Amino acid sequence: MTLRLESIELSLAGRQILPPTSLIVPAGHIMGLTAPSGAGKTSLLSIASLLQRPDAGCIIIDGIPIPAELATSKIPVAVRRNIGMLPQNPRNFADPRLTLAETITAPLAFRDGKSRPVPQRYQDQLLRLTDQVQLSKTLLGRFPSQVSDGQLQRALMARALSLDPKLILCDEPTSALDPTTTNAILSALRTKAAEGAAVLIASHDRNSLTRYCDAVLPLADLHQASIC
Ligand SMILES: Nc1ncnc2c1ncn2[C@@H]1O[C@H](COP(=O)(O)OP(=O)(O)OP(=O)(O)O)[C@@H](O)[C@H]1O
Repeated sequence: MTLRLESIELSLAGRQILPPTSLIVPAGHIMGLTAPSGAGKTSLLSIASLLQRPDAGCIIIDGIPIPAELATSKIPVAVRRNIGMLPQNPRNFADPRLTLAETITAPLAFRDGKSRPVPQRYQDQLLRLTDQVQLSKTLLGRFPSQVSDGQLQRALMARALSLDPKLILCDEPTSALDPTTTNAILSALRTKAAEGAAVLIASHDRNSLTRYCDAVLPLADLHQASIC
């Protein structure tokens, strides 16, 4: 699944955040995105994950164009389900009322038409996902307030991978992790790319990006870049 952003633009509160910006992440590749703090990495990932609408430009996912003006309700569910997003601030994103097991398996339950998470139905997937992100199974019954930032970050990574997405977007995925766990997470993403996913990682950790990514792209180089 290839991701293309074509001349996307974004302003917030009257200030231009992203001038026309273009990017391609081919299927089977893992790309790193770097920029100084406040330059717009999170904004770009939010747009690529269809959580935020750009002011202009086009997002093309697996050949399906999603122009800026397209109503959210018109975006095919199949496209949304193929996107896995790890947000920058796990504490803001995680539902404090759900255990880690419920958090990780919630997308599976909703896909299957359940109105609330039922982790007991997804034991095999839960074990596979926790292995992928090196999260101890003893933590699965705990709530977000009862685990560390790094443990919660890994639980949300497992959630992002739960539907086996073909486009994976990660915002600072290793910011709360030690070097060993960082390597495990980035290796898992590398494996996903090898299986055909397009992976985009925004991070300040340029060394890790250089080690694990096919290319590391400074955000400033993507402004005005033409990929057509
Ligand atoms: N809701 C908002 N209203 C106005 N400005 C905003 C809003 N959200 C973000 N911004 C501004 O948009 C710019 C880009 O923010 P963004 O979070 O995308 O940057 P970033 O590169 O991810 O930063 P960091 O590396 O610090 O996480 C920042 O200057 C920020 O102050």
